Amino acid sequence: MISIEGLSKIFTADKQKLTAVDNLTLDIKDGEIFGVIGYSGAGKSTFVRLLNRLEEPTGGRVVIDKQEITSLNSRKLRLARQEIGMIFQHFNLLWSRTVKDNIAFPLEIAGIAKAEREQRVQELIDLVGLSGRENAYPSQLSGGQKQRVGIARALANRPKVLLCDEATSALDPETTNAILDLLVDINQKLGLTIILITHEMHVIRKICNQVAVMEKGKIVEQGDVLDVFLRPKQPVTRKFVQQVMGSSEEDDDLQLLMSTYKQGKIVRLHFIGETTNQALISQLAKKYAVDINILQGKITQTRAGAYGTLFVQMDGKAEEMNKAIQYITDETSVEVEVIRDAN
Ligand SMILES: Nc1ncnc2c1ncn2[C@@H]1O[C@H](COP(=O)(O)OP(=O)(O)OP(=O)(O)O)[C@@H](O)[C@H]1O
Repeated sequence: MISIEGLSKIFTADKQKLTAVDNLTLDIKDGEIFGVIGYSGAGKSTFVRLLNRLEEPTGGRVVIDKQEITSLNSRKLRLARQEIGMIFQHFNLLWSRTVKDNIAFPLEIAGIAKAEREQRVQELIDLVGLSGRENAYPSQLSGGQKQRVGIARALANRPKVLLCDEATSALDPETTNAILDLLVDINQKLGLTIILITHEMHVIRKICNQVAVMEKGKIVEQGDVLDVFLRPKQPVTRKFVQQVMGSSEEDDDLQLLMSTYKQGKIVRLHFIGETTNQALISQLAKKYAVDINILQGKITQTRAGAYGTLFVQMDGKAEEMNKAIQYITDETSVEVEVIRDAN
């Protein structure tokens, strides 16, 4: 759906040149929710604004749905932008217009007749969950409601792509989750491709299929969200994974676990994309004559399933414990490692 080749942006300020986006090449598939994460100044906002030429590239090519955005003249670019919706951190609503008139605005610009416009606005209001607030002004809305207006307005002309520039950064955690759920809902209902930039790894974890990590204008790491959680290669990526998983002080912890729990086996269970065996521990205890004591762990949910580690103490007859471990190996995708066996 989106193909980016050698995209660059160099700003010149006070005779100094600053490369905000540095020769970036990337492909994004149709229907994907693609996350771009990076710290402040990494070049994320500039990157996303280059895609619809809110910022003019210094070099490179952007092709969206077979149309080369970077070579369009201004009239054709205006038309192409109708196919590329965008939402912003600070919503960018028109304060003198009601909810419904904000949503109608891009339809007016596209020259849609009044009756059709009104029908479309109502559909969008229902889609984003704003029924009953049609005639409110932005100043009368909560942050979450304002972003719902932003989303409805961005979807008005039925775009194929939605760009989200830190769309939840101004919202509290609960509202953030509600807006992220809405984005997933829209992605599924409309098959829309979403590119989302953020500095928060939990946003990536919750809704993205793919993630790219940006640092100093470059993409330093990219892949399936679960793979990046599992094998973060760059220091910056490890820091982002730690935002969700906590820092790993595992070596110290292991010594403490082993000296505290002296009986049976201590087993590390590594969940990677597990979706079907959430009740693993209770299943093991029912099937085999083993006692399982949960010692420590952290498991988080990504869109591709659960990810994380759980340490358990397993006790019972050696034969039963071995059968239980064999079961995990053969029947589930959980990786199992016996890190201490007292028997
Ligand atoms: N219009 C501009 N003129 C000059 N420099 C700019 C301009 N816009 C951005 N920059 C610089 O480009 C670099 C990347 O900025 P950008 O806003 O894209 O980063 P970001 O990753 O989105 O960070 P943030 O989340 O803080 O906005 C920064 O060093 C910034 O100061």
